[in-house]
Amino acid sequence: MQNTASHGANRGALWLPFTAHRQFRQAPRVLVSAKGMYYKDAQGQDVLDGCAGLWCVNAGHTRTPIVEAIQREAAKLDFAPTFQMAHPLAFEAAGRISALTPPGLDHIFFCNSGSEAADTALKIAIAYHRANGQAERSKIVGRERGYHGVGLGGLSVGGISSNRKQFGPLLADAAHLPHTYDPSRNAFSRGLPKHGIEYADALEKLFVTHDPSTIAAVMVEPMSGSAGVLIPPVGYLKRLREICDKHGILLIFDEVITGFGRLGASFAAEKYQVRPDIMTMAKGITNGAIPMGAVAVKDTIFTGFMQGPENAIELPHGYTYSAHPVACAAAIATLNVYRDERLFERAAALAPYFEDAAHSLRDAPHVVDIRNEGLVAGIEIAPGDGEVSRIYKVFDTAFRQGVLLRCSGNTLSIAPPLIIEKNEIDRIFETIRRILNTTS
Ligand SMILES: Cc1ncc(COP(=O)(O)O)c(CNc2cccc(C(=O)O)c2)c1O
Repeated sequence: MQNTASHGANRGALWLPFTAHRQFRQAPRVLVSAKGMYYKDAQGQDVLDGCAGLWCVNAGHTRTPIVEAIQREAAKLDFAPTFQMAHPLAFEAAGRISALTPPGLDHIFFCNSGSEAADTALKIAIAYHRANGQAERSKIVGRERGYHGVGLGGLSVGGISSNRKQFGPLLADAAHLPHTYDPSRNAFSRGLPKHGIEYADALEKLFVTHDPSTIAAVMVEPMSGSAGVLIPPVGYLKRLREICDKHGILLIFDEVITGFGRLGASFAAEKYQVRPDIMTMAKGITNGAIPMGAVAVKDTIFTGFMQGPENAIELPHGYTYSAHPVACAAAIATLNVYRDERLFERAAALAPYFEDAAHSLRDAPHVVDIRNEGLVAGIEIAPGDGEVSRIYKVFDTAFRQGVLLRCSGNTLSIAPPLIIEKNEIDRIFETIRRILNTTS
């Protein structure tokens, strides 16, 4: 018998990502509309968006310039292939994005998600070395607790065991750096932790097993979001850059979360003044309104492919929807909103207030660590021993009380749209404190 509850749909047909379906079906969380900082759920309740949807709605929901740009392009050019051809907005979007990426990362390859961006970056890195006489460079180095999406490439380089265990051997040629989380020395750090540069030096230690001449690239998130807001220690990214330069290894920054103002700058690469060779992005690129990902590559990498017969396809890779016209329209309109409302600068200016609000929870029950950078905070909660995890109870209760958070592992992640007001920041952290006070 089909379940035709509200919405008239057979709810049993939908298979959701990263979801405990039997738990979800007991008390579904359904969002039906959104505007600015708020969702509206199926019960008509306003829900303050404390995590920009999924780290992606940086300009706030259903912003008119973005909605209208999507409507216009969908009515003008609904789809155009970009295999051996293009359309005007593809050029314009690439140009606008390359103007935001670090100098020299001038070539933009479009895809449809952060996972596709990760796999694209990995393939470009390996193929680049092969095209330039170093085919032996096939290994990729990732980091423990790293998240680079769910493609077999990104999953192999990622370091979250619960995401990998069900999927067999994955790519063999991946090694991992240690993660940088060090609560014994860095608990309750504000901004970049002071201790931990030796976690970058660990790359040299990997060379005992993996000769550097066999390594194509190191891929890291400048800040780990999905694994629970792990902030890079002071000097860590710069040290990775130095070691990669010394050994001819490409450095890939996965900026799917850190891009487009999240840390109070265009990208982490700009904020920390460390320039990767390849950079992935997604999420905030279109304010979450249309799926899109992109990979920015250094000019020498792009030109490294431009060899051989003129009529040869230099990189046999790409997606049906690469540089989709409507996604490009959304991206251009989104970058206009970021620029015209100076949202990156706004995030930087608001970060100290946000930091104080996050660290005000230091004395709340069950809080064992607080981490923050830009407009991101991670509140680490002691696990508890009930069948339903404490963190899930906090997440679900907050939703029922009209605040949307993210939880991963034992961390509550807060990463609101960059248009958030101070009173809304206060409401998020006051809600968390109130719930922790009454959660066993
Ligand atoms: C650094 C990074 N790289 C790649 C991806 C994959 O992007 P797609 O999902 O678009 O394929 C991500 C995605 N990050 C992500 C996605 C969904 C949920 C959460 C969470 O923290 O709960 C995080 C990410 O954070």
